[in-house]
Amino acid sequence: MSGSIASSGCLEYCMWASSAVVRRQLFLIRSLGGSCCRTHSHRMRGIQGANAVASETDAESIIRRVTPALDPIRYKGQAGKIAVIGGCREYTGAPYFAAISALKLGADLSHVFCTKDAATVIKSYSPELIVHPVLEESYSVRDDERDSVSAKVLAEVGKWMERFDCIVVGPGLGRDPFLMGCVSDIMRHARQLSIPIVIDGDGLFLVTNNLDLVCGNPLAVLTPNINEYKRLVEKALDCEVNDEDSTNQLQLLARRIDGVTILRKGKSDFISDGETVKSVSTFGSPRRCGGQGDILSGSVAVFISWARRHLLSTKEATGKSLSNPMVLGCIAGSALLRRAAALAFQNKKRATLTTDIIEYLGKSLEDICPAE
Ligand SMILES: NC(=O)C1=CN([C@@H]2O[C@H](COP(=O)(O)OP(=O)(O)OC[C@H]3O[C@@H](n4cnc5c(N)ncnc54)[C@H](O)[C@@H]3O)[C@@H](O)[C@H]2O)[C@@H](O)CC1
Ligand SMILES: Nc1ncnc2c1ncn2[C@@H]1O[C@H](COP(=O)(O)OP(=O)(O)OP(=O)(O)O)[C@@H](O)[C@H]1O
Ligand SMILES: [Mg+2]
Repeated sequence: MSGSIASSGCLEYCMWASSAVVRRQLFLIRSLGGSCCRTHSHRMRGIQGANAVASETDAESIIRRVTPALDPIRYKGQAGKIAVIGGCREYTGAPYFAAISALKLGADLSHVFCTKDAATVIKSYSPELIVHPVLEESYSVRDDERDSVSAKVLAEVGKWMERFDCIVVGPGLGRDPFLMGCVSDIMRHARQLSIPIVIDGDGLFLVTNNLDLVCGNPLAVLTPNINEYKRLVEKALDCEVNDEDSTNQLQLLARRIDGVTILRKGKSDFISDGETVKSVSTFGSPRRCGGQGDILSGSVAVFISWARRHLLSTKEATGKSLSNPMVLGCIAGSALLRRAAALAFQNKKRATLTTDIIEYLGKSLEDICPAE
């Protein structure tokens, strides 16, 4: 399946740069070329439309637009319930960073679903997080109990799922094959329930090898870093990253994965849902300490929840990119992280760490959108 996605993706990319006659011939060849998860209309757009220019957006006005007022009539949960699926023996920082960032931004509840080894450690970082030690890695599961254990894992996570406004899959998840299987089931379940899903870190490793998990899901956001983006392009478009033509390639990648939103992290962050490409280039921090992507994934999850609620209440959703809550969430999350990173760096310089940046999330939001 993903093989056919990849080969037709590469064809599309070549077509963009070639003459009309060649474009037509390649289109005919590709039309005969078997299945992928895209519809005909998407294919047509893919051929004709890959001529994108990234536009810088007024991220602060988006943040102001979607951030809910602190209204006394609201009750717990209305400002967002987020879950992070991640945390294993090796990584306990990443899920913590993502989950605590969601709370520091203003979400009401933040859950972490992780392995047993990781749970006590993550709980000890913060009593604010609700930590579920439900994931299992291969080493702790006998061959004859794999099916029953994976059904149990899905049931444990599934009973909470409907409560969440957005889930983040991948920070510190690890790449254990049994765990990856369970997380695939969790992702399918979230999709059935139409719950938005932000995929980062090892979640991207999983998705890159199983594009069908997200293909055609407009509620999925992928947040690749430089390595993760390279693997995604190689797999889905069957070619190398082209930095000369990065905007078109990103748009094509989003179309190839059929409706997902991609936030490509780097010196500037670029965001595409296949319709348009937006950029966030405000200066952040020159420190590249690990964990900043985890802050981003937790922040994007909160802003997606807020943007969906805002668009629903104002009936602004029109399908255009700046009314796509996934795109709005990415722009807002990226801009806010960068602002917090800049403030932390002003203060801590070379000693700036991820925990310092998290401490500035609240001030960064307050500067843009005061609580009172
Ligand atoms: N404090 C923490 O607990 C942190 C944990 N993190 C977690 O660390 C995990 C890895 O994230 P990274 O951003 O380092 O991932 P990357 O894919 O950027 O890099 C991981 C390492 O694997 C190597 N690698 C590249 N391609 C590979 C492949 N195909 N197979 C295996 N290894 C490959 C890279 O060279 C690099 O050394 C994720 O779960 C992430 O969430 C990070 O978020 C940083 C902070
Ligand atoms: N060269 C850069 N200059 C400025 N900001 C950057 C640069 N690279 C990344 N960033 C910012 O840092 C954030 C995290 O990106 P990064 O590439 O470090 O993610 P990551 O590798 O997934 O992080 P993590 O260590 O959490 O896994 C991005 O949102 C981006 O805004
Ligand atoms: Mg990362």
